[in-house]
Amino acid sequence: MSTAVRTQTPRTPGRGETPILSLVDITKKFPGVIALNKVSFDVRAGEVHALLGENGAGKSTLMKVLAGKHKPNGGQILLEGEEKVFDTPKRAKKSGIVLIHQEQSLVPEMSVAENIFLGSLPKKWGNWVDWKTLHRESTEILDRLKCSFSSKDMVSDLSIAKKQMVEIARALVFTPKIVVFDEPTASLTDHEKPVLYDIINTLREQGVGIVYISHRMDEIFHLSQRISVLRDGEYNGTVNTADTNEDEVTKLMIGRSLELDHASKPKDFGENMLELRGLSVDGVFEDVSFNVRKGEIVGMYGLVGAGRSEVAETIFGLRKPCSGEILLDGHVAQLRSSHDAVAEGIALVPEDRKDQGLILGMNCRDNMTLAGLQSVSWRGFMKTAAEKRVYDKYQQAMKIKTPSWRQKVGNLSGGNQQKIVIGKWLHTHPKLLILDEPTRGIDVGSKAEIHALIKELANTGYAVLVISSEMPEVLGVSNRIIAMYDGRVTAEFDGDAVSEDVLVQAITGQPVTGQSGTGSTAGHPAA
Ligand SMILES: Nc1ncnc2c1ncn2[C@@H]1O[C@H](COP(=O)(O)OP(=O)(O)OP(=O)(O)O)[C@@H](O)[C@H]1O
Repeated sequence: MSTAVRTQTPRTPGRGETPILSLVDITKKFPGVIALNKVSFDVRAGEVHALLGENGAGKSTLMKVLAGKHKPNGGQILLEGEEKVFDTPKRAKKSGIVLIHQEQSLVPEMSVAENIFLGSLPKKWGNWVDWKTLHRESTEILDRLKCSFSSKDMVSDLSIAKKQMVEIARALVFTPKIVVFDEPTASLTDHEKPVLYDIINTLREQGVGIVYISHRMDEIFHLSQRISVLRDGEYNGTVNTADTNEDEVTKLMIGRSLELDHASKPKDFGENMLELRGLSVDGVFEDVSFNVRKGEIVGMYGLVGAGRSEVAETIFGLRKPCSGEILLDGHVAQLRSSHDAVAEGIALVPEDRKDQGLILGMNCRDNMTLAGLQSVSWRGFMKTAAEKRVYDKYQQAMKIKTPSWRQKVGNLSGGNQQKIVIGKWLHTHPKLLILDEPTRGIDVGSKAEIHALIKELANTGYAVLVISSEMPEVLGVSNRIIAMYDGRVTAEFDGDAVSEDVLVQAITGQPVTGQSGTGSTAGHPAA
């Protein structure tokens, strides 16, 4: 354990507050990995306790031990001072421990109420669903969360943010004492987050203990009362949020301060690598025009549903445009499939790494070389030494944390999975690199490294298109920013001269005001 600033031991709560939950000396081993080494951690009733650590530090594993999903190799769980053994998730839930994942597991074809009570629908007259009770109890829970939608709405009609509320409502069926949020804002935009924050504060006021896992410092400082840090599977201290700052917490996490270098954005641009002229896909986006030059980073910013990922998928040959043109390196490209796109030198690091980016049951090395098999095979035979060299290169460059290349990618932490996807596409040596939410779920240290990597790639001539819902990320890396709203490009900005307010106007369909030198309107590539 390092010498942390203002740390407290988690077993001595201050001001006489007894913890509602104490995890004591929890140890969890996986083959080749000690994921948790005697970790102790406590939560008080009515507090938001942030749990921080680099990718692979053990946060999710600790919470899975708490929620009965992993059996620990040692240690104790005390709930309201009483020792508990949670050998199944159901038992943990019944005791009031609920884990809310970032991946949603709702049934879209069912109503909100049916989803909330899925698996425990109230029954009457034997096996008949008691619809009246179902809707009454669901409405009570939705009211508790101050939700604006009805228990009768279909889940498929709800926005992502509202779906997340249904996930939370589901948790409340069991009258929780502890709610664990694991990266809850990962799929929410800056606009949708306040709704979640309100819910968390409501739960807190009701005396629920909240464990909040996130890599986003701004929300940790906004929401939490205390912060505990894990480092390499070990407890590394707890601080009162009001008494600390981002720099101190980062040092606790990674052992050093972070120097974010916005100055090293690329400056020298070549010819157009990508040019979209009036590109449309029926009912999805319309008349989208912009360009990305060689050596340039262009950011695409907008709310979820604005059409950004769909534009990227069309450039990558996954959607057929109904009108418009895609020009690559000066020629009109016919992209009928992702195969055509890869052959043209396009790489897409997708938003959904688990479904679109990786084969979870396959090992790290084989995932890494998947998109560039020609360079590591000969007449249909794999050159294993070449494969290993490729893997080693990107594993070292991105500091991917795994016990060996043989580890199944499905067993890596979220952030390390994302690094494998990025490495996989870098290995194809693309001319145009499209990154959709490149640092979602990535810790602050690795995030800075990925931002530096993006700039470095552009500085060596790559054209880079970065889609992101995080304003600091878009502003931090982009030379130019394309704003999208409701399937259209609404404005284009100089990445170093635009203000946050103006960007928000552009992505919410308001007239863009008060910004000198703001970019063009839709349909006119500025550069
Ligand atoms: N089922 C498993 N089998 C083998 N190793 C695992 C398994 N689950 C987790 N690990 C390993 O345990 C370590 C801790 O992983 P964990 O997912 O808890 O990290 P994390 O702090 O939640 O990271 P992230 O911020 O990236 O989500 C990692 O080295 C990971 O590869």
